[in-house]
Amino acid sequence: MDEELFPSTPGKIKSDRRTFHRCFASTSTMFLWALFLIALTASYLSFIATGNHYIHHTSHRSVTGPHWEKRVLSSSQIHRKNGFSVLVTGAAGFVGTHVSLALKKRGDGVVGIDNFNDYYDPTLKKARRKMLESKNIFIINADINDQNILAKLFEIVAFTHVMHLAAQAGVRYAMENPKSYVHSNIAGLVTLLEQCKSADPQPAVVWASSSSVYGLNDKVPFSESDRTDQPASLYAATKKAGEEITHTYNHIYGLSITGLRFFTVYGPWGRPDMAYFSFTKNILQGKPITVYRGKNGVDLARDFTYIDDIVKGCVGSLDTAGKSTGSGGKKKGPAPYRIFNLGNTSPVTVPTLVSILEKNLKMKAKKNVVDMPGNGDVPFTHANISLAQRELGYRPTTDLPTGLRKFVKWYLWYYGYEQGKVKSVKS
Ligand SMILES: O=C(O)[C@H]1O[C@H](OP(=O)(O)OP(=O)(O)OC[C@H]2O[C@@H](n3ccc(=O)[nH]c3=O)[C@H](O)[C@@H]2O)[C@H](O)[C@@H](O)[C@@H]1O
Repeated sequence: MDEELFPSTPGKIKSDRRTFHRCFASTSTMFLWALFLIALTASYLSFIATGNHYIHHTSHRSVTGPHWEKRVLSSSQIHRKNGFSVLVTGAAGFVGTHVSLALKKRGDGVVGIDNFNDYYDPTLKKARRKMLESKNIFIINADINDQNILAKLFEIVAFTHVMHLAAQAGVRYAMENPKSYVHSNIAGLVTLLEQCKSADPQPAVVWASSSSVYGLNDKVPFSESDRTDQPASLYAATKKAGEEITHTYNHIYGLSITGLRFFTVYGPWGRPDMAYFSFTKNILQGKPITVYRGKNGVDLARDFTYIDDIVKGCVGSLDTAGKSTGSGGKKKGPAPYRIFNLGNTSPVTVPTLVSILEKNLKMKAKKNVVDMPGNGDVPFTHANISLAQRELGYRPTTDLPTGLRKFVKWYLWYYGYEQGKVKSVKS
């Protein structure tokens, strides 16, 4: 009989009276139905009692409700005259954490959103969240593709600014997982901009583009007006697409847009997937590191930029961002559209980076030097920062040896190293 109750193929449920009658004909089936109804009633009652409801995401769910709203409101509270209320996406990320702390410290309201994905160790993201929570910065565990949660946030808070730092980062990983770049850097960006354009008032948007948009250019230093139509990786292509997408939202809806082309940002609480971080880990563990070399044996070089300098550039961008002009999806006039390089203007080769780390760690690296594979890497980057200097007052002050010294100090503390040995790992 049970076989008759459940369809063998979808869409073939028998619902005639005979089936219905037979369904309740056995005591055991009736008992199961009773259990099911009790469970349904109980879950409905608990739903009513707590006032919470769940919003589903691709990989997790986040809870909203009165308590949640209270936390959002408290976190967004402004504590200075003419202060901002900023939604920081990717707040548990490297740059997101530092920018959130800086804004909160000066009295701005900050609400974070982050999907805590496992592109790199989520324990580090959770540790950053812990640090932010100790400063009353609430991070919502949600994906920026979740338009319900974004709408809810804007319903509760009239954000003056959005600092959009959530992204699928990493140049070489794009060959392994191309769709994650489309998901976060394209689809997620559009979902966020849709929300921003519909908001009333519309926030000003400052977001993270990348130095990788300069792709295969060989004219140095890279200036904002240089061509950006020959990306070397899918990552770069999605960031370039982001610049075009934000332009359309500026043009059609009057959103104030500032795109920041970050140049290989490093520092404490950084990203484990980046070379300076993974090199440090391997050197300490006595494992070999792979050092890529460019064509004709030329060393690769990056305009490594210290996190504190980047934070100043981000905050300067928020401070100088003109207002969005539209409201509720209607443009009322032209709004600013800006793009800035945020670099250090002082490229350093990868072998030099390694020797600075060796000095700080007091250990020698086991180097495997190999020719740069065709994996999306570019041979060098070098920022011209005069535009950011003029418009944002951006002046980087930390050179690579100073910045790496601070990073290594943090690394040893965070991972509990003592005299080259692992003591404990903080979570
Ligand atoms: O500036 C940027 O736009 C980009 O900077 C970094 O990308 P990348 O410069 O490639 O940074 P790393 O992954 O830390 O690599 C730095 C250098 O080390 C080299 N490298 C990396 C890894 C490795 O195992 N060996 C090695 O020699 C790379 O080829 C590169 O020249 C970030 O990872 C990107 O998310 C960011 O957008």
